[in-house]
Amino acid sequence: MNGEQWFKVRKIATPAFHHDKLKVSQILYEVLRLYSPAPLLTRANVKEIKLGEIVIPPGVLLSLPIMLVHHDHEYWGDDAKKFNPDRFSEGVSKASKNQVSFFSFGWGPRICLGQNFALLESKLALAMILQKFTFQLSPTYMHAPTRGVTVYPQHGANIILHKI
Ligand code: HEM
Repeated sequence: MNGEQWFKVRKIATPAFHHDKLKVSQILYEVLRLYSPAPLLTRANVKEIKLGEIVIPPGVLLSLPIMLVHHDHEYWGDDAKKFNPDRFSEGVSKASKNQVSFFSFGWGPRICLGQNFALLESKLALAMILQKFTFQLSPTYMHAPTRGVTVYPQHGANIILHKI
């Protein structure tokens, strides 16, 4: 890509880069909520903790089911299964009820180091595609999210690109 082409890409992509509350960010968060690439996290408990009535001794491996929490009506409301990017209009911390329940990138001191990079890269890729193409879902697409190491569409994500 030459300098002029980069200038064009940057001009289109720039607004998408700088604001957490932009629609494109909300869309990416909602996709990550519904189809979190990492469906669960594990943690090893180092010292005894009490969670409600349950006492967890040190050395226990805890499984934190991201996918289940992300689809839980108790945290996300009646439309928990629906694609609704607007729920992120006030940012991640206000998207769910009562407490932060979005953790596609993990949480705490070991939170994903590449989080900002991944979001930025997605926006840049999208901006570059939208410059040259419109696209639509192919009629051959079958909605079948499944999991290997990460969550992925079992039969691929078939889309039809139209050159602008
Ligand atoms: C959509 C894309 C991505 C998702 C959903 C994702 C998700 C995660 C999750 C769930 C963890 C574990 C966090 C925890 O234990 O609390 C993690 C860790 C990590 N991720 Fe990502 N990740 C993504 C992209 C990336 C990229 C692009 C990079 C690097 C360029 C990256 C680098 C890392 C590293 C280095 C860690 C380990 C951090 C640590 O243990 O201190 N990730 N990621």
